[in-house]
Amino acid sequence: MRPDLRRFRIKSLVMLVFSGLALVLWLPIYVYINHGYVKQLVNDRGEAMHDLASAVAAVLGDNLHERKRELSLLAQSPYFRNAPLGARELRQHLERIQKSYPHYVWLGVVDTEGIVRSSTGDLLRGVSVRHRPWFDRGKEQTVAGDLHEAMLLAPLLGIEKDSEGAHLIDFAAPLLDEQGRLRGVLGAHADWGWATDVVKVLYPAGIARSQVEVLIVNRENRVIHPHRYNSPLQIPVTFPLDQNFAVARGQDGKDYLNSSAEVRDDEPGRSLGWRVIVQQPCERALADVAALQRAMVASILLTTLVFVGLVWWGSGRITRPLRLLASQARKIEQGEVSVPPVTEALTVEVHDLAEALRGMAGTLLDQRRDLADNNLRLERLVAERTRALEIANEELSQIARQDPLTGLPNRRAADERLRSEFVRMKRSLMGYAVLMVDIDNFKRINDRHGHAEGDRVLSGVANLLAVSLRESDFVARFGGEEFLVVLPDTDLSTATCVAEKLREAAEVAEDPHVGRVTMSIGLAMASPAHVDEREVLRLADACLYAAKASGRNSVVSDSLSAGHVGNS
Ligand SMILES: Nc1nc2c(ncn2[C@@H]2O[C@H](COP(=O)(O)OP(=O)(O)OP(=O)(O)O)[C@@H](O)[C@H]2O)c(=O)[nH]1
Repeated sequence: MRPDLRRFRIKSLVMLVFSGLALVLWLPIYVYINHGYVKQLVNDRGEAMHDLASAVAAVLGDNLHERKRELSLLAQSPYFRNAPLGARELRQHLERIQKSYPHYVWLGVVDTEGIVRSSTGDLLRGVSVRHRPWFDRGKEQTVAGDLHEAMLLAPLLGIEKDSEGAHLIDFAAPLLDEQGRLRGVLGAHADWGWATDVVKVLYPAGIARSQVEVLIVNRENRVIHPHRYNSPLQIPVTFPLDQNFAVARGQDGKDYLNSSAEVRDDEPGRSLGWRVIVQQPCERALADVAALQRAMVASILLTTLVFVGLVWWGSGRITRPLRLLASQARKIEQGEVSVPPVTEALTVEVHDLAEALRGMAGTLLDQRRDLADNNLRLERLVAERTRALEIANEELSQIARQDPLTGLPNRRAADERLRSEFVRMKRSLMGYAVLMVDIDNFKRINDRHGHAEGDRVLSGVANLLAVSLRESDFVARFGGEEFLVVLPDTDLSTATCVAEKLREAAEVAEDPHVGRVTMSIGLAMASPAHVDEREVLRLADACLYAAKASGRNSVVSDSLSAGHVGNS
């Protein structure tokens, strides 16, 4: 399944990839150094410890050999060959030798029966040492004996029990006469401070600081140096065949680096079997290794941190223009028109993208501008067209309300005016007059002079009515040869006067072709008592009828309005 990368920012992805890369690069280097170089360091440290163990073992061996050689030479000197075993000179000689080597605590000559005949400080003189191993072995050859407690000498020498001096090492050599026969045994006891001196010479100071411990163990693997005599070895170690050192866990739970070397005493038949063991806690011995590992981890972390920081900064620089581009696109989307171009640290690809977006935005903005212009033009056009339509409507409305022959308002306009006048009166309570005007015997005119003449007469009457009335009055052709006049805010007497004036005007106006044309007029006054405008109109019509009936060329008023009927 492909991961949905839309949830990640480029910066985070780049960081993830490069962190992974750093890990992949560092891991093998770390493993190589840790398993190769570190192994070498451990090896070097182990070998160095083995060198120390070997050096201590060699010096111990040499020293043993030196003591044995010293004793052997002494035994072969003329004094010891010839002088009586209890002679004073022998004792003095022994004491001189003791002074020459301070670790000799006792030197003595023993006869073949094991009785001490001469000794330093006359100590143990006359005492039998027949059962001591050194006496037995010393009869045969020059020997060095194992470490043992100073059983007999300690109280004589005033040595504290369990102190370093309370443990002695024996040396013995056979005393032979000129014929090579055994006269006795020359014995010597050296205190165990001797071993401490040897170790100190090779590893004087810093033992405590570096926690390196040099031990000497005997054949039974018991520690005989330093001064914890006869204690078992705390860290028993077996060494691999191919190396001189090993790591073993001590009883304290810590790991120790160990090395050992055998002390060679070149004694035929019975070697002492001593070993020098050097031990150091691993945490101390391998401190360099731990430091190297810490340095490696620190440098890996540091370089990774710097690397990741650089990647973070770099990817931020690369993606910033993209974020700016996105924000600009959003601004353009929201309608902003003047968005400054992105110029910041553009790579080729981002530059191309910026150019493409700029081009697209330009096109969009142009289109939007064109659209706005077109809209404006369209709105203007619609307004113009609407205006033209309104004018046309007005014209149409006017045409619809105008009589084409006379140019006066027609029946429809007259009805509207009557309606509005009635409504206005209801509100203002000011009455108005309605005149129904009809040309007398018009049919005869048509019949005698033709329809065209009739039309001309109609136009003439219309004109006469229009010019005779006030501008605030209303005149319309109501149908055929019939006209309607509305006189607003007019009382009955005024209205009657106006009607009479109209009638007279027609009467006196002699037409050159048709002669005299008269009119009959019916007059009704509108009052709030009327139901509607039609009622007023019916009254005016009735009056007109009455005027016709009375002989024409007359004005008849509604009797209810005024009770006046007049004619000329
Ligand atoms: N020339 C012309 N004649 C019209 C027009 N409208 C109506 N007329 C005629 O007017 C005449 C009216 O005749 P009538 O209704 O009998 O009325 P009259 O002859 O005027 O008689 P009285 O009204 O009773 O005086 C008819 O002959 C119609 O044809 C028009 O627009 N032009």
